Amino acid sequence: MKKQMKQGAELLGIDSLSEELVECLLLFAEELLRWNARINLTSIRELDGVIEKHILDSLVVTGLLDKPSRILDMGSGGGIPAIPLALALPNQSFFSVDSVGKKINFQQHIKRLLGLKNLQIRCARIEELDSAGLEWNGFDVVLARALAHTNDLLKMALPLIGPAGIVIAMKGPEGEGELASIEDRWHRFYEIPETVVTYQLPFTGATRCLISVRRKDD
Ligand SMILES: C[S@@+](CC[C@H](N)C(=O)[O-])C[C@H]1O[C@@H](n2cnc3c(N)ncnc32)[C@H](O)[C@@H]1O
Repeated sequence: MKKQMKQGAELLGIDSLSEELVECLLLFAEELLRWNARINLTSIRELDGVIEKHILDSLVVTGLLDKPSRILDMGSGGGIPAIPLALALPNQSFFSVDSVGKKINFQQHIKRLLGLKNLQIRCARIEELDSAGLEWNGFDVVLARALAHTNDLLKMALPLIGPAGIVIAMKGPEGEGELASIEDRWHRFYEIPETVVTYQLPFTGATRCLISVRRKDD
C-alpha cells in the first residue's frame, strides 16, 4: 500500500512523500475504515480506494497552497481533506468543521494519535460559525469537498474568508457545469474563476476538478 501511495502521488505530480508521511497517511486510512464499521465516515470500503479517492485526491490541493495560510475545511466529515493536508503541510494551520459529533470524535482521535498540532477541530454548523467568534479572524483559504453546489459554498464561505482569500471547491466531473452556473451576484465578491484544475485519479481514471475563486479586496 505504501508503494501504491507513492506511485499515485508521483503520477499526480505531488511532491515526493517522505516515509514518515506515508506511514501517517496509511494509519489515518486504516483508522478511517476501522471506525467506519461503527460510524458512517465513507462509502468506500477498501483500503486502496481510500488511498486513491480520499488521500491522494486531498493531496492534489497541496499544489494550490504555496504560502503559509490559515485554512478552513467546511464539512470535513472524516477529516477529508483537512487531515491528509495537515499531515503533508505541517507549517500551514488547519481548522476543520463538521456538524456531526461522531465524525468530529473520529477527527479528535486522529489528531491525538498522530500528534497533529497544526489542526483545530470544531463541531458546528458552518452557518453558525462567525469569524468574529473564532480565534482566527478571516481565513486565507476555505476548502470544501463533497459539501454543496459551488453557489452554496460561496455563500457559506463569504463571512469566513479574509480579503483576497481563496475558496477551493473540490469537485467531480460536475465541477465544470457548476462553474458555468455560478450566479451573477457572486461576481461582486469573487474573481470567478481564479483557476480551474481538472485531473484524473491515477488508478481508476475518475475525473476530479478543483475550482478556485478569489475573494475581491474590500
Ligand atoms: C458528503 S460529506 C463530505 C465529507 C468530506 N468533506 C469528504 O470529502 O469525505 C459532507 C459533510 O458535510 C457535513 N455538513 C453538511 N452540512 C453542513 C453544515 N451546514 N455545517 C457543517 N457541516 C456540514 C456533513 O455532516 C458531512 O460530514
